[in-house]
Amino acid sequence: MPATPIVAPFPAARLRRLRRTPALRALTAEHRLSVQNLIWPIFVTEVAGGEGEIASMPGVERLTLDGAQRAAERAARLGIPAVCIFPHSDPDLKTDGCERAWDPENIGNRAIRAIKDAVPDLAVMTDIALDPYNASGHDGLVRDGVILNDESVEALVRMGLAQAEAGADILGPSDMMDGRIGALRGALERAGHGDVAILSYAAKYASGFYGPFRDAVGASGRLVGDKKTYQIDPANRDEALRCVARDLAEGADMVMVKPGMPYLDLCREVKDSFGAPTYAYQVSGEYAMIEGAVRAGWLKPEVVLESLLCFRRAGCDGILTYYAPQVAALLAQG
Ligand SMILES: NCC(=O)CCC(=O)O
Repeated sequence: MPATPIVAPFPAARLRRLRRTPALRALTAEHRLSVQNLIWPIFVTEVAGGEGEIASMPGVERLTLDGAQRAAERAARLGIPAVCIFPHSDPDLKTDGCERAWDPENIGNRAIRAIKDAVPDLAVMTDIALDPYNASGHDGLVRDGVILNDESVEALVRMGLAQAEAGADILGPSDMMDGRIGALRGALERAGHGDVAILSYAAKYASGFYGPFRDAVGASGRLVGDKKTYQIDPANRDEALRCVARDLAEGADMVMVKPGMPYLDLCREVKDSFGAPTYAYQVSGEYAMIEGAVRAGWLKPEVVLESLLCFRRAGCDGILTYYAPQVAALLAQG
């Protein structure tokens, strides 16, 4: 768009002319949402009886390994290019040392292998953070109430290597420790996983919108304190851009802004500033707000598509959204 758009004086310019019919509107639509823009986050449980609907995310289920395979097949049928796996791990096996985070047999790694066996061409993304396996519910290792950056990075790298070994295509470090992207990139190269991509949760805010997610992975009652010493203050913009610049410089292939809808200003800035593949996460609280209002009859279901199109307008190449399968089915109907 030129710095000063040229608009002829009225009536030569009537901007409504191009809004008159569906055909004219289709011809002049500036952005489109496609199934190829979607990444579907799924929850996989190893807890007996842990499967089923998540109360604060109506319509979203925790899946068994078999269920995850069926979800992957559904994603492939619908043309969704990637799923992102979130583990719901056995609470009795969570420890302060988080050793299960890099166990090849943890539920996350078993899910990667199960999905890759069922649908080899579907891209599998993972999440790298210690919280699913951490007794304290934090994303990093904790000693005396302090999150240990450098020790956490070592643990996170081990976790990421185990995921790459299990067959993940895209690793998503969401922990927000300093130095993790460079450490992970180097370790992947040395281990012969130079082709595994990193989608860095680069601009991850300390947000209240993650609440339902913590129910979904069984972390709600567990978290001691908050995550404000590692996630970004919602008041900050420059800091988020520095995080993105830093992660790209350390070798991130793709970057993410999270949450999504309240942070669309950052999506636009990240895309314009760095020109890198840019994603946003429409997180659990955003899903719960929209779905709750739709189910109550206060909003029409069309707002789902609108919300996702807005990410495209804000510069995102793709969106992680719990709505991925429903939206993919709607888009296929045309
Ligand atoms: N690493 C994943 C999250 O922290 C939360 C996502 C959500 O709230 O949907």
